[in-house]
Amino acid sequence: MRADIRVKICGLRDAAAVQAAADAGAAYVGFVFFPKSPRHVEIATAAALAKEVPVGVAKVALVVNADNAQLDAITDAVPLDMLQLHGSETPARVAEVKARYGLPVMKAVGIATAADIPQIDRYAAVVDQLLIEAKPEKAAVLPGGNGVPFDWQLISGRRWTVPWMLAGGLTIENVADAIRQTGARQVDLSSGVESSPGVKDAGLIARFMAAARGD
Ligand SMILES: O=C(O)c1ccccc1N[C@@H]1O[C@H](COP(=O)(O)O)[C@@H](O)[C@H]1O
Repeated sequence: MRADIRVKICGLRDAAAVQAAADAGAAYVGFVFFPKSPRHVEIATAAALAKEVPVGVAKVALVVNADNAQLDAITDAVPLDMLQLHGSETPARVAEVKARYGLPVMKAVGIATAADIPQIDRYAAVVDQLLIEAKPEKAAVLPGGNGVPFDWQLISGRRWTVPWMLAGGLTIENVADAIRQTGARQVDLSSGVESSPGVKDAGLIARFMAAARGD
């Protein structure tokens, strides 16, 4: 049993999906602000959805290389608990965003080979949380949410100075193995609980939570 595992369900676009994630026991829900993604939500939609999120479930805004104007618009309208930076933001930009908005910041770091591992330490110095996820292919349209895992052995036994989440291609079938190999205490996923791109499935969310906890 892994009853204390914390799960983030990302890319929620409607009230039913928010309810399903909360009912299943998600610790975080994510709203994607990236128009190229099938999970993109308009700011007004996210603002309405955020009001449906029960107290105790953290609301996370995912952005990709957002400028201050986009972040101002999001943070003015949507009650948030965390910002997730999922582009090529530098450590300096991460620190700037953290200072400007006064919200905890989680930075996604893409991993494909051992050469990518030192990047994690660079960001650990400036973030509140790390999101360690699969590095997208060069031709990928999305910098995340591609449903592709990385070689978990690359981070097996490693620890960082801040809390971290594992992401990238997690599914009902592989999450227990991913947790066992990496020692992750938090996991994040998007496509693994969808019936089609951008459409969350309540049954898959519940089954994923059970698989993550080892019920
Ligand atoms: O979900 C998206 O559409 C998305 C778009 C742009 C950047 C990141 C995105 N999602 C994040 O990627 C990870 C992994 O997703 P998946 O489980 O492999 O589909 C996910 O946890 C989101 O935080």
